[in-house]
Amino acid sequence: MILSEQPVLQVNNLTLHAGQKILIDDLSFLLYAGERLCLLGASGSGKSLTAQALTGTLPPGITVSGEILVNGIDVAHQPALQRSTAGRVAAIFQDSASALHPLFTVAKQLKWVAGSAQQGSLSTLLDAAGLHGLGDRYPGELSGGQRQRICALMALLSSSNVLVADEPTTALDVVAQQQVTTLLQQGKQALLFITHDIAVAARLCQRVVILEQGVAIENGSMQRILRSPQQPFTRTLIAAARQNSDLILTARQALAG
Ligand SMILES: Nc1ncnc2c1ncn2[C@@H]1O[C@H](COP(=O)(O)OP(=O)(O)OP(=O)(O)O)[C@@H](O)[C@H]1O
Repeated sequence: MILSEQPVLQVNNLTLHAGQKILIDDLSFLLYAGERLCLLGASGSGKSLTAQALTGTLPPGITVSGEILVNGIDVAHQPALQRSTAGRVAAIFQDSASALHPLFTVAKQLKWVAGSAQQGSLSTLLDAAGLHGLGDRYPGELSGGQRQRICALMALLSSSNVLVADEPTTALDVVAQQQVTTLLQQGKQALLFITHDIAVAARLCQRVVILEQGVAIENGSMQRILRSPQQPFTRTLIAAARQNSDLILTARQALAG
């Protein structure tokens, strides 16, 4: 993998408070063009708050300190709508239904984000994403997995060079999960993939930051973390994922036998 010298996303000492309570504590990481980085943590560790800070969608009442540099522009205190084009971050969330307008067709919504450059080839794009013939459908006429792939496609078509995906596969069955991660793998943007699922992360990401109760406790290449995790929490995550895949293997063997 060849990485550019300047990170497209640089998070420096990001701290989020609600009143006196520290929710994210001094979080720092870099994301380079061409890279897929995972932010991995258990429920309540602060993954969604981090995604909201990066995308400029934090709820009221959260105080921010530190820097979030997107293409060198500090957007830590800029809500999404106040950001310049270079400071924008594309996003895909777990709840895709709310991201799509219910009264417009898929093709129309894809055209909004794709701009004129892509308009001729929308049906090709839909075909490549395994969504053949769905352009004329309304969001309510799609399955959850199809909606999530449309959202992934929209995020990948946006002009931003940074994409934050917050638990985009959590609500999906394994086939739909695979379809969404395959799409994300094909994207040109640098990807911050946020999940609690180390098995999905290991398939998609080259590097990982482990978040525990708002603190980054460990980071490094995915291979290194899987091979020799340093922190007890990371070891627990990996052991649980291994146990899961052992269970699947045992079930398969039982079925085959
Ligand atoms: N608006 C808020 N005000 C105060 N505390 C909040 C707010 N939003 C989230 N929190 C708290 O911050 C912590 C982190 O929440 P967050 O939603 O980021 O966790 P998460 O890792 O995304 O969890 P999950 O995987 O369950 O979605 C939790 O303890 C949560 O209760």
